[in-house]
Amino acid sequence: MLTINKLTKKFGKFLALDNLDLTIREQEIYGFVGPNGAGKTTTMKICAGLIKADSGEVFIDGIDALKNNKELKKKIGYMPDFFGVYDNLKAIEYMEFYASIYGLNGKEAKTMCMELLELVQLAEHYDDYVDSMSRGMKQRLCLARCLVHNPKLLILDEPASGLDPRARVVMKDILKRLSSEGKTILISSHILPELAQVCTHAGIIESGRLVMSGSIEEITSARGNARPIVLKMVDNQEITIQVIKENPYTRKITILDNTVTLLFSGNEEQEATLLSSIIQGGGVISSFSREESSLESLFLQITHEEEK
Ligand SMILES: Nc1ncnc2c1ncn2[C@@H]1O[C@H](COP(=O)(O)OP(=O)(O)OP(=O)(O)O)[C@@H](O)[C@H]1O
Repeated sequence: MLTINKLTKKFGKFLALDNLDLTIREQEIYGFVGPNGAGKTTTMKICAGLIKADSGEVFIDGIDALKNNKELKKKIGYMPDFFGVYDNLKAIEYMEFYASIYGLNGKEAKTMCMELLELVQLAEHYDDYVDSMSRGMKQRLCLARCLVHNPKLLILDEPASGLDPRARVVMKDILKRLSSEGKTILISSHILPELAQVCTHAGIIESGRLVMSGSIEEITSARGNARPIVLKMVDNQEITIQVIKENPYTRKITILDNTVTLLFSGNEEQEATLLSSIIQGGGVISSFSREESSLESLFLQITHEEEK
């Protein structure tokens, strides 16, 4: 459904996309994962025909997307990371406005708009003003608007960002339904565990290159030993971090509040030695365990995020 070959894009001297290759087949929900500035939005904007590539090819449902902007627009629905909605409109008016842009008017258009509102779980809010809606509802309305011309490929830039957990679950259910109804979905996010739950496939992008791609199972099993140790610090955090950093088997350490995620190449015995040296050093921790293999642990291992 989507094939990207050797896509390259520079902003001035900065190489944002570096010969990026990517393939997504029909009905896949493909998670596009990468650290800030990796090139996700740039890739999506090129695929949506919003910015030009320097070189490379993009084929969408058989169309040469970089050469047929008009045809491309029929094939895709694009939801940007920052979206605008017209506050002084009601939900149904907003939908009908977008339908009219695609030449759809009258009773038929209204029925279709109501069906889309139903799909994004906003049917009972059809008469609500957009500015009275929550962020999650506005985001779903924006998704519904991307569907008015019945595109085959949805390109969604960070659709879960800024949503509370409940709103994310609703969004996830909607994406699964869209996929089961035949849509192919490319979705970017930083929220890795969420992506793993909803996506059938994923690709990890770093510095404008795809460093890994495949089904979620393939990706997580490809690096079985990528399981990090997760430990929670209660007191003397600096000592704990110092001991971990000095251990020869420490590969990478990420710290978020009082939780340390640690890529550790040692075996169980070396793990036990690390634990006892933390405690002997005076570090106070409340848990220390190997995480299940996950997309997130893999991401930590293969991207080069700054150590915190
Ligand atoms: N119009 C622009 N002019 C100059 N540099 C740009 C422009 N757009 C993007 N960049 C740079 O290109 C790189 C890739 O940006 P991009 O927005 O594609 O990354 P991203 O993976 O979507 O990141 P994020 O998750 O933070 O949105 C970044 O370093 C960014 O600063």
